Amino acid sequence: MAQSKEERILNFVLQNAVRGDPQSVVDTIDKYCSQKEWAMNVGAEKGLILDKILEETKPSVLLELGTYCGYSAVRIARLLKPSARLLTIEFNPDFAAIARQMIEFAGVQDKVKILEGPSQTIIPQLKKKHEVDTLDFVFLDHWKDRYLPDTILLLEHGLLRKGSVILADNVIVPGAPEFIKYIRNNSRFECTNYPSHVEYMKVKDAMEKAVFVG
Ligand SMILES: Nc1ncnc2c1ncn2[C@@H]1O[C@H](/C=C/CNC(=O)c2cc([N+](=O)[O-])cc(O)c2O)[C@@H](O)[C@H]1O
Ligand SMILES: [Mg+2]
Repeated sequence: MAQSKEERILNFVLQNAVRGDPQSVVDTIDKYCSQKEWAMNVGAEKGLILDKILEETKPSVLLELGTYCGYSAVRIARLLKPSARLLTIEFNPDFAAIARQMIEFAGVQDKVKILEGPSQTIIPQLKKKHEVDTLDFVFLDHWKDRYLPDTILLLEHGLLRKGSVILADNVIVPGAPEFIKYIRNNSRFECTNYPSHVEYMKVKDAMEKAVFVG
């Protein structure tokens, strides 16, 4: 059966990165996707913004929406303290299988748990089924028209606390206009925009950080 792009990315990592070294996995995916086949990983330039915000926040309980191949899960997990945990939600079973292998090869499987299914189903289960109290950090990188409804779900289910950080990728390309309009006009969030570029391209993009003030 013809290989998918995501399988080709995984195989390139398995053959070229260093097992147990998350930085080498991140660098190898970036090398493949900038030289061979573009893919929607957050990438190195926006990745450095993500890294900086993680180092400032020092989160213990994190949620990612849209695992895809696991690039940002590995990138995030490599910076987490040993007791910290990342839950990442992915509803495409093929992508979840790729990401699981990517995360295990990188050696961060003890910090990352992939929850397979739609975010709209899993978010309401986080407290009872996944023993979450509140989230310190949320990374939004799934379908862009889900950013706003899922943020509202997080609020409705009491998953944010004073100081919780939401970081959204792609607020210019592909864009998440309803999310941006809502979050910037909601006095319960303090927003900061981080101009950047679409991964592996010269096209302008940006990330938006929204801190919940409670
Ligand atoms: N409700 C849901 N629950 C669980 N998983 C879900 C979900 N909705 C989508 N997903 C998953 O999240 C990923 C989608 C990402 C969309 N990003 C994008 O479309 C995207 C596009 C560009 N671009 O076109 O330049 C650049 C980027 O950085 C991008 O993130 C896929 O792995 C998809 O299966
Ligand atoms: Mg993205």
